[in-house]
Amino acid sequence: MADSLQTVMDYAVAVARKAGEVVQTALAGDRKVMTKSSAVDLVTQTDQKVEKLIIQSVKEKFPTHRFIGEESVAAGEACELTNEPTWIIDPIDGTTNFVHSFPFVAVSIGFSVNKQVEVGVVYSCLEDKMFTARRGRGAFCNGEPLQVSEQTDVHQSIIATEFGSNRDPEVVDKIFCSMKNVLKLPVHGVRSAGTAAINMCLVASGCVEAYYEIGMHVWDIAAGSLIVSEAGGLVLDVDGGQVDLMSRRVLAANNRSIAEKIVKEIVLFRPPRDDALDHKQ
Ligand SMILES: O=P([O-])([O-])O[C@@H]1[C@H](O)[C@H](O)[C@@H](O)[C@H](O)[C@H]1O
Ligand SMILES: [Mg+2]
Ligand SMILES: [Mg+2]
Repeated sequence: MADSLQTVMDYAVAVARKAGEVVQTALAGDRKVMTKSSAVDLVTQTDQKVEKLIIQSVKEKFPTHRFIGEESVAAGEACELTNEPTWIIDPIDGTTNFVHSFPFVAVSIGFSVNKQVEVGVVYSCLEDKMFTARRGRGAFCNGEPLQVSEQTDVHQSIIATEFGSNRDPEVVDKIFCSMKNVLKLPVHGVRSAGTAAINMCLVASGCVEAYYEIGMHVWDIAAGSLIVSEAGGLVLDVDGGQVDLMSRRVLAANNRSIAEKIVKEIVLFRPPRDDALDHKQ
């Protein structure tokens, strides 16, 4: 598999770039907005078109590989991570940004074998930044090596998190409570890029010390998780334990010292797992 992983990586980069071009072109036109799990969980025809393009291209080259794609799952496909080679795809991470032309939009492609992410590609289309990682071979942005921040003092940190798309009042209260706790540590700032994948790349780039979220999905974080760990960071569950990509909980941090401080401030809850959820709503 070693050499074929490089073939997978090269192909994922080429496909992500092609997908990014479609996203950029679509930004110039009208976007028809539809909703999924809630009134603020948005999807457009471009999300669906880009996902089809990625899956069709990959199938031509790797006919036996499996897929977990955000929009295919929304259309009723199973969201099951097996030991088989699997492409985990978010065609547009930051759909709300895309709809509003808020300039952080990514194509995220992870590739897993034996349930472990081996290749991660996040293409931040509008910044034209191609983030890549292969397990054991480092993380890069446009070919330049990435390294997480060396900061160990949480009070000198910026923490990224997201509001997500669940507007259940109890969930919103928990999300705000965690944010308030983090802000009051105090930290230098709390930020939301509006895309989980780019938040993770910001950790890998050393711009923010940590990113956490409860409620995102496996396709939001599969590629980014490898990019963070290959840049020298840690990817954990929000309780500080081992991350489970299907559990919809993640904490990506530059080091353990920062991670431990953030863990203490997060109000924990468990959304339905990706592999237990009926995504077709
Ligand atoms: O729907 P989408 O734009 O692909 O992905 C969403 C973005 O990553 C957002 O930042 C995060 O807060 C949500 O949890 C994700 O679902
Ligand atoms: Mg996403
Ligand atoms: Mg998406």
